[in-house]
Amino acid sequence: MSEIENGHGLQHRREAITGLGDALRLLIEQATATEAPTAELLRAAELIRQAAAPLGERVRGRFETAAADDLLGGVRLYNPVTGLGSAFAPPLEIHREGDVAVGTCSLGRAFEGPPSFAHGGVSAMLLDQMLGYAVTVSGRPGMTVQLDTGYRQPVPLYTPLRLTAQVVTVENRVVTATGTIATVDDPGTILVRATGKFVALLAEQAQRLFGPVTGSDR
Ligand SMILES: CCCCCCCC(=O)SCCNC(=O)CCNC(=O)[C@H](O)C(C)(C)COP(=O)(O)OP(=O)(O)OC[C@H]1O[C@@H](n2cnc3c(N)ncnc32)[C@H](O)[C@@H]1OP(=O)(O)O
Repeated sequence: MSEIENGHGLQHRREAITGLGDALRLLIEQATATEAPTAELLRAAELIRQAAAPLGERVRGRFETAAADDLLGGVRLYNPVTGLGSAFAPPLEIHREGDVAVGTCSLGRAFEGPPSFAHGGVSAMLLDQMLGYAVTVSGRPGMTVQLDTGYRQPVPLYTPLRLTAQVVTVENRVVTATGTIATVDDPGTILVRATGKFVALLAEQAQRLFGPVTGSDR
């Protein structure tokens, strides 16, 4: 039996993945914000290479999902926006409040675009995830085919953010959703707005794109 073929092992591995994700996010924040002496940078690079080596001894291929993930159950530990195991994710936490998806996160130095504010592409990424979540929980999951973002005011770093998203229209296979980014302290002042269109895949499209991942092509 593999390490995680029982419920306890799976839970333990997910906690370990989250712990590693926390450590990596701390590393990225410190490494981006640091003004430590150059010798410290060189020493850290060597230590990090040493830590990374054993992780690379067993890795999954492009079409293999992580053993600790549950694709159909929506568990994606390495999602680059919400994944607790992702070094890259803020991570964004999303929950439902009635028909509205509400997200919270705070962005560190690694997400900087204009000095002291978030990169515009990061805001678009957060909103794509928010809209995708709202579309999925509405019962009509699909892929983003269009995402329009309007930047009203810059998004501050190191500030608790409040994001929202909801489905506004459904036309055949196309679901349209809108979303916003504001701060937790001033939720009425919208910093960024987005409108996205999501298309539900036909069986043939799903098979073509994801057959190698789900194993339905075997
Ligand atoms: C909780 C999970 C959150 C996840 C959030 C993250 C979501 C993502 O980021 S997904 C990744 C980014 N998106 C992609 O990579 C998608 C790339 N696009 C594609 O692969 C294809 O466009 C695909 C398969 C989705 C649809 O195939 P395509 O041949 O374009 O469309 P088709 O099936 O002919 O048309 C379906 C409908 O969509 C419409 N449509 C297609 N593209 C667009 C578009 N850009 N704008 C508006 N409508 C469009 C068509 O007009 C048609 O409408 P109708 O049914 O009313 O006639």
